[in-house]
Amino acid sequence: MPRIRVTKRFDFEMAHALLAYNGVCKNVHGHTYELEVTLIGDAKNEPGHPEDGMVMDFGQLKNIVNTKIIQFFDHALVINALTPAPQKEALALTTERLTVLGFQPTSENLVTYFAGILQQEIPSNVSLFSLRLYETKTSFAEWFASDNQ
Ligand SMILES: Nc1nc2c(c(=O)[nH]1)N=C([C@H](O)[C@H](O)COP(=O)(O)OP(=O)(O)OP(=O)(O)O)CN2
Repeated sequence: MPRIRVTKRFDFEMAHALLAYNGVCKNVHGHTYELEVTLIGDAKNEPGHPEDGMVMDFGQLKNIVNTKIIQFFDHALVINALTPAPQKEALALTTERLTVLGFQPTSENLVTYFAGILQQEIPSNVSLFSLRLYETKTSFAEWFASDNQ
């Protein structure tokens, strides 16, 4: 049975600020993030089964990623928990979707965080192979299961 990788791409709008960064990215600014989720597994070989020929139904993968990641991060402002309290409070006054994370919201840290979430949610008959998170058209971070065992 051949091992097959399947990938689904998502996008979401998110603002962030890099605390103490030496450049313009210390300011609150937004990106259209693109997240590519790649699974690996065996395609089901059960003629007549609704998922015959599939590693995982793309619709099922979409549902997991949308409910566990996208709905929380789309149109959110994400900041580092170490942001000084007065600044956090000011942002909270004007931002309904303010997400405070215990790390600097770089592409590297976000893709690692998303991998941790998805590893808990992907059914055991398939595996999370990799994630690629584009922050801009020219910048992305990747997470591979094989690099993190
Ligand atoms: N290793 C990382 N470096 C930077 C990150 C990051 O997450 N990881 N993030 C930023 C900023 O958020 C910035 O918005 C993105 O950086 P950059 O690719 O330099 O953005 P540009 O708009 O300048 O991209 P160009 O395509 O080069 O115009 C900074 N660094």
